[in-house]
Amino acid sequence: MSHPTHKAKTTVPITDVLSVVLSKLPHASGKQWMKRNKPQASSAKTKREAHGSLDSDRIPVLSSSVSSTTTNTLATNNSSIPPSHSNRGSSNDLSNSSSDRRDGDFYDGIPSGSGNYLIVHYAAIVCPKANRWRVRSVVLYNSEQRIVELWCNRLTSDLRDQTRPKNLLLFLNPYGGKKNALSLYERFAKPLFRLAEIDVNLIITQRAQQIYDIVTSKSIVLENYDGLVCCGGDGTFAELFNGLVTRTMMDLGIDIKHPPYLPKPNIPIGVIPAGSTDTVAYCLNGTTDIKTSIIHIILGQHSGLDIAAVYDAAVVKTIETQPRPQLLKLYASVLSYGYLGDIAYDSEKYRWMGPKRYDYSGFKKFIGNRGYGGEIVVQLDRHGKQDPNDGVRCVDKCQRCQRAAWSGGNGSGSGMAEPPTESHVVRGKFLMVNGANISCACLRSPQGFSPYCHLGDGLLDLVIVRHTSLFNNLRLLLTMTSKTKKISDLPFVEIYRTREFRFTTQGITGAETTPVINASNNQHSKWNCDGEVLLETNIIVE
Ligand SMILES: Nc1ncnc2c1ncn2[C@@H]1O[C@H](COP(=O)(O)OP(=O)(O)OP(=O)(O)O)[C@@H](O)[C@H]1O
Repeated sequence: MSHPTHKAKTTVPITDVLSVVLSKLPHASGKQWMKRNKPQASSAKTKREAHGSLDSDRIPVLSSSVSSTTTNTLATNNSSIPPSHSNRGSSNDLSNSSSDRRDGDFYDGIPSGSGNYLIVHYAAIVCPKANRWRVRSVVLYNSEQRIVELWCNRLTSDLRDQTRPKNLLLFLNPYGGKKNALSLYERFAKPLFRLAEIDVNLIITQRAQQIYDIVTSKSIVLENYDGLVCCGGDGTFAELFNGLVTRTMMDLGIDIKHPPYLPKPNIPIGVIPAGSTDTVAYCLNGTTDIKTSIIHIILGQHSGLDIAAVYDAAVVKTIETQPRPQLLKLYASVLSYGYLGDIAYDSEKYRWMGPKRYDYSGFKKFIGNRGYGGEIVVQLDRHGKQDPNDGVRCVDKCQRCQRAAWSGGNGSGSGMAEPPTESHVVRGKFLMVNGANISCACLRSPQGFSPYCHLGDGLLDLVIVRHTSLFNNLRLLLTMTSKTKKISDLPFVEIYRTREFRFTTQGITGAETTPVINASNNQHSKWNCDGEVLLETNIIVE
């Protein structure tokens, strides 16, 4: 590729190209653009809010990149569904949008549609250590307009061959995190979706559980979309996949209360982080950087993600006619009893504090924790092949997860049939019990609960922290926030890799019920399920 002003060689794989635009002027070159849009002091706050991503690479969106296609509308007559907004519109919408101009994300002064310049917008990893991606531009020039048009047609056709979303249904939670999801969306997601010519139907939620209700409403035609995306935190993402898996069960005629198995949805889902912790986004992308997530979504990059199912263990003993226990909830990151359950329950009262509520409740519950008794029955590989401390991290194109996906996600990670298991019983008093479906790394805890836990191998890591002394609890907290130390190194922490475990506050051995805690200790905690409180205590997780 040759540059009009200085000679440079840039190699861009077509898989990383976001859009190509013909132009009469070479204005999309990164440096010129940076000069044009020097960060304003007034916008510094918004930038900090955007997960620390500086905006030196603002994307100019040329008016030609806004096509005149009509927007998809929700095929629904459900009055509970709020009005959707579209990111598309006429070029007038674009040039007249004062807020867009104020943010500096659009530049509408470039004549385009023809010309001697071809502007190629592409995604590039700018900080491999932090896994941060940005949009860059390169400008190609030829004195013959016909040649430039040929380039444009060729690249446009190659882009069409890429498997990328064209229509997205996007749910935005304005309530989670710092309550700034809408401004983050307007500032970062909308211009990028426009640039990539993706139609977005945006639904801003008005209440909790609304995403679940919309997605499970038969009147919405999910086939109209290439993907479902949410802009929010882990709770918002949980609503989305709980709704989608339930909807898939409904479409297949599966009993959603007692499903014999969990079907895999056909439509991919994505998350744009705008919550308080954003663990799922961090584990998927290695960062909570909002632009990186949007770029991955635009480029149609996929990875498998295990979903764990929580069943009511109390019902299984009483209803013998039921083939399966009752399904309570699905989760993607962690189910946690004890300390983190207490925090989830307590911190809801202080949501007005924003993410700081976790520090406040965390301190209160740390001081007050007396441990919780219980019995855990965990199913382990009979041959002891699943080692949660094997040192194998889940990276991009992880082989372990890919093998599990090819073998139908049987969890063995080997493409073989499900290995035989045996029950292992753990009893005692615990500071917390965690079923980690992913490493649960986040900005606060760079190693997470279990750094070698995989996103899509069909297994979860059961992390058990025994109740010991206040000093040991402090050691745990320090280790959790360390960049290098793992909590599995602590002597009062046990980790088991499994497909299934059962937790009861009272041990169940066959038909007998054996109390494992004495009367003075019989207080219960709550389960924290992807950040939301689950009221049932005795559960089975698969
Ligand atoms: N409009 C709304 N009003 C009130 N609650 C809402 C609304 N939309 C969604 N919710 C609920 O808000 C809850 C919290 O949202 P979310 O999990 O995204 O943010 P968070 O808890 O701040 O972030 P994280 O889970 O990453 O820590 C979710 O359980 C969701 O059901």
